[in-house]
Order: sequence, then structure tokens, then C-alpha cells
Amino acid sequence: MSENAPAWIVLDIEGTTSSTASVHEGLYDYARPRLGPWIEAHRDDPEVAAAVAETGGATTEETVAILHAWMDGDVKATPLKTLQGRIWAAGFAAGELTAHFFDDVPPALRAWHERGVRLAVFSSGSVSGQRPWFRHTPAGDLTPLVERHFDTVNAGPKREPASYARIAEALGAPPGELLFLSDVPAELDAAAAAGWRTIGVRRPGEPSENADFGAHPVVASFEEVK
Ligand SMILES: CSCCC(=O)C(=O)COP(=O)(O)O
Ligand SMILES: [Mg+2]
Repeated sequence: MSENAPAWIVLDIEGTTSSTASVHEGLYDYARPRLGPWIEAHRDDPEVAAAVAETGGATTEETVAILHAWMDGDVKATPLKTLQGRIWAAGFAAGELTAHFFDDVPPALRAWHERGVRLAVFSSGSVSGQRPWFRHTPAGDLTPLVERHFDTVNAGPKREPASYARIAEALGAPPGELLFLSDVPAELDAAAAAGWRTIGVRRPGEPSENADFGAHPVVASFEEVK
């Protein structure tokens, strides 16, 4: 990291810190058969009831079919993310799930943190899923490194500049002091439109391998972030 270091680095998860397969095959497949029983068992939980109502399904069966279709199409719908996050948190607590991070990520996060660069996460995955993802990693508990978590509920959609303006305000930092790392060019465009610094993450074998990052600087590993 150069002398012109940002005050904060804000991290995307899927495709950036962690593989897409670990989310789509690991987490999505864990949630899939558990959605129906979870909804039935938590009917009185206001967050669960609100998420279920937002799907528009009339019965649990219909709701689950909608949620499965969203997962099949990788639709980052907020009610799906709320329910998935709660199920994953229970799975991590039960020792049934472990997070995946690319090998370069934990050392980079530790080095940036040590240098005084503050770390936050902005992911479509809900905050309730993000926290255990950073706690239960093969490289140990990374949660002490990450001060703030943002999702589509507390910040907004990832492809809208207003979401990045909201995060800047929450962090109390000028946008030019914020660096966003993501594998999705449209997310970087939104962050840049809000005045943020951006770096595209193009990892071999990930969906972003052939993405057009336009004018955004691009790295293949966090080791290259200077
Ligand atoms: C542990 S959070 C799960 C990640 C997730 O559900 C997701 O959709 C990731 O999207 P991202 O915005 O991080 O690319
Ligand atoms: Mg991503």
C-alpha cells in the first residue's frame, strides 16, 4: 500500500475475497433444503415474517419455490439474503460451515489493518451472514480486522451510487478516502460515481475473468494492491 493509502478499504465478498463456488455451491446448497423448515420454525420472528411477506408467496411451498428460483438465477434479492444469512449463521454456529478466502486475502487484510487502514465489507450477503463468514475461516477469526459491515438493507443496492454515498456518510469519511474492491464492474462504476476510489478484482477461474473493467485499475490478487 503506497503513501497515498485510503482511510478505509471496503470489500466485496463473492469473487473478491472468496470464490463464487464457495458461495453458490457451499452456502446456497446449504440453505436450499433448510429454507422451508426454517420459515416454519421462525414464523413469529418479525425479520423472518417480513422477508417471507416480501417474497410474495402465499404459502411456505410457494415462498420456497420463489426463493429457489432466485438462487437458481443468482438474484441478489434482499428477502432471500435475509433468510439465507440467518440459516448460514446457524450453520456456522453449529460447526457445519466454514468460510472460504483466497490465500492472499487474510495476510493482506492483516497488513492493511496493521498499517492503520480501516476495513469494512459491502456485500449483497446480509450482515448476519457476513459476520460468521469472517469469523469461521481456515485462517482464523478475521472479525477483529473488520470494523463495519454493509448490505442491501443498511446501504442499498450495490449498483447504485446512492448506496456508496450512504456508506461514506456512515463511515464519516470523504469519498476520496474510500477504496472499494469488487469483481463486478457495475458495482465499481456506482462507487466511482459516488467519488470513491476503485479497484477491480479479476481472479483466474472466476466469472470476472473476462469482464470489462473499463477505466478501473485491475488486480488479480490482493498482493497487487499498492
Ligand atoms: C457470507 S455472505 C454471502 C455472500 C452472498 O450471499 C452474496 O450474494 C455475495 O455477493 P457479493 O455482493 O459479495 O458479491
Ligand atoms: Mg462480488
